[in-house]
Amino acid sequence: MANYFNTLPLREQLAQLAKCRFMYSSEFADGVEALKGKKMVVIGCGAQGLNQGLNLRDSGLDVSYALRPEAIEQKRQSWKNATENGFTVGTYEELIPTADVVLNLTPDKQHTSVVTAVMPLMKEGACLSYSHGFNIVEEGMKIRDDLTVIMVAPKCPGSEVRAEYVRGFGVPTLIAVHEANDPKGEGLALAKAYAVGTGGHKAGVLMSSFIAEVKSDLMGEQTILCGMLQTGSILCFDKMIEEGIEPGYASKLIQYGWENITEALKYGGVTNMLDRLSNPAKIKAFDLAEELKEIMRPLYNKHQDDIMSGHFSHTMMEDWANDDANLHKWRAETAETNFEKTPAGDVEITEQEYFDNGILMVAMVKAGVELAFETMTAAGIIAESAYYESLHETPLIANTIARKKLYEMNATISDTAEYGCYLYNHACVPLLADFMKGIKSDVIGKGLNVDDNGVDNARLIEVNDALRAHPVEAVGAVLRGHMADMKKIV
Ligand SMILES: NC(=O)C1=CN([C@@H]2O[C@H](COP(=O)(O)OP(=O)(O)OC[C@H]3O[C@@H](n4cnc5c(N)ncnc54)[C@H](OP(=O)(O)O)[C@@H]3O)[C@@H](O)[C@H]2O)C=CC1
Ligand SMILES: CC[C@](O)(C(C)=O)C(=O)O
Ligand SMILES: [Mg+2]
Ligand SMILES: [Mg+2]
Repeated sequence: MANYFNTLPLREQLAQLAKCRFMYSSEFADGVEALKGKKMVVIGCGAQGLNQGLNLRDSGLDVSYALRPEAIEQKRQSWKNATENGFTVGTYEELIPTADVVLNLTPDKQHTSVVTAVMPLMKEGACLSYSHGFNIVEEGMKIRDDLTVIMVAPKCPGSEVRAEYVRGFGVPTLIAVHEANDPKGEGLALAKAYAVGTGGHKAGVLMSSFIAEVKSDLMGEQTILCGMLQTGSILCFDKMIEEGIEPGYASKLIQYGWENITEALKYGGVTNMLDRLSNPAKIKAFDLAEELKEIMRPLYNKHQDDIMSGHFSHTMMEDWANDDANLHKWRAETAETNFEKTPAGDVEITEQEYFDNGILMVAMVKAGVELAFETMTAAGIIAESAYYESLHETPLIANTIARKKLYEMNATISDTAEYGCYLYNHACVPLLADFMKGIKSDVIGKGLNVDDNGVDNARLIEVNDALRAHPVEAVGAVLRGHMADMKKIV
């Protein structure tokens, strides 16, 4: 099997990368109809498998789980997830031949072996679905000609797929039909119904391609979504300790800080997040973010280049072949960081204080969101998709850190995202070493020590104009306009 993207001529690569259309709610008027009465069999019951299955069932669809024999015999977590939630569980042989739609929700590493095992069991003309296009795009998996192949990719962790659905909302979702596998021309109808079943249509659905999804998903998760939050947590915590801030306070400010400040981002973009600061603090955060952007831009470019060329997937697949040695080593190292080992103190921090004492965190989020957006769009990814993969999803990842720090984030995201997050972190921590030497507790831990909040009018106007003029703000305002059902979290 070869990297499918790399086999395409350049103009086809560009056309696939640019494939992305926002779908209007009227296009979902048929709801889940195309899947009503059809048997949906999910393989794997982990982060996406369990949570998508719960939503689909609550949307009136017929969902069951096919697990590998050892998971059933040993009553593993996947078996518990499915049975404790009242789902029917069976082996591939028992359930796959009855399935109209098979949802492959196993880790990307397993896709080739899982799909190879289930394909011969699938009935003629059935549908195979993915939530990430890695197997098709980066590994070049070939699927039986009679099968329809679709992708329904929630732009968010599985836990939030469920939490947002329960709140009456959903998460932005990319759907695609693999053009080589749409023999009955029903792929789009099935993907749309599936997106409705998970609640995705309430937040926004983009009709895209497997390629655009993969190249944007990998970029978002490695940089702003997970990598930047991991690096920011580690650096901000260590700096606060160096500056004499009480460890329990420092731990709490970061653990819950990302969630609090990015909630403002979710509602009103980068502009609103910075508007939550006093005028002097806003100008400080803006200047810090400009500096961070200059330092980190080459790193963002490198991640995008390595994703486009296939270098990233190649090196990760080498680690797969080596029993995930690097992934396991880096996971263990993360557990040993000071931030991870210091429990949040029993101290009151108001919502506003997270902004006032977390100016550097605000600057890191601004820099990361804008850089990820700029890098993705420069590489041919459409603005709407880049927005979901940078700005909109950051709060959804921040929610996982609030639950149980970096451990929870890395446990909830896919192994692919976790691997890329560590790669970014290893490069970004040393890159920011000199920058961090100049940082004091006025921007992380204590807040600005100013006698009055006066600022130069001309400078404030310049900063406000620059914030509002960034292209992520323009597309964000339009997309958020379609999110009427969005619910408040903090
Ligand atoms: N994590 C997320 O939030 C997101 C994930 N995705 C995509 O969704 C897909 C699933 O990822 P994710 O939910 O993180 O996966 P998880 O790691 O959470 O879950 C994996 C599930 O697959 C089962 N599994 C593992 N290995 C095998 C195997 N060899 N054969 C059969 N079953 C196996 C596991 O059960 P057991 O070991 O007990 O058999 C477990 O139930 C991936 O394509 C990912 O990129 C997309 C968006 C977000
Ligand atoms: C951000 C990581 C992700 O792409 C996701 C939750 O959307 C993943 O692969 O887990
Ligand atoms: Mg993703
Ligand atoms: Mg991903």
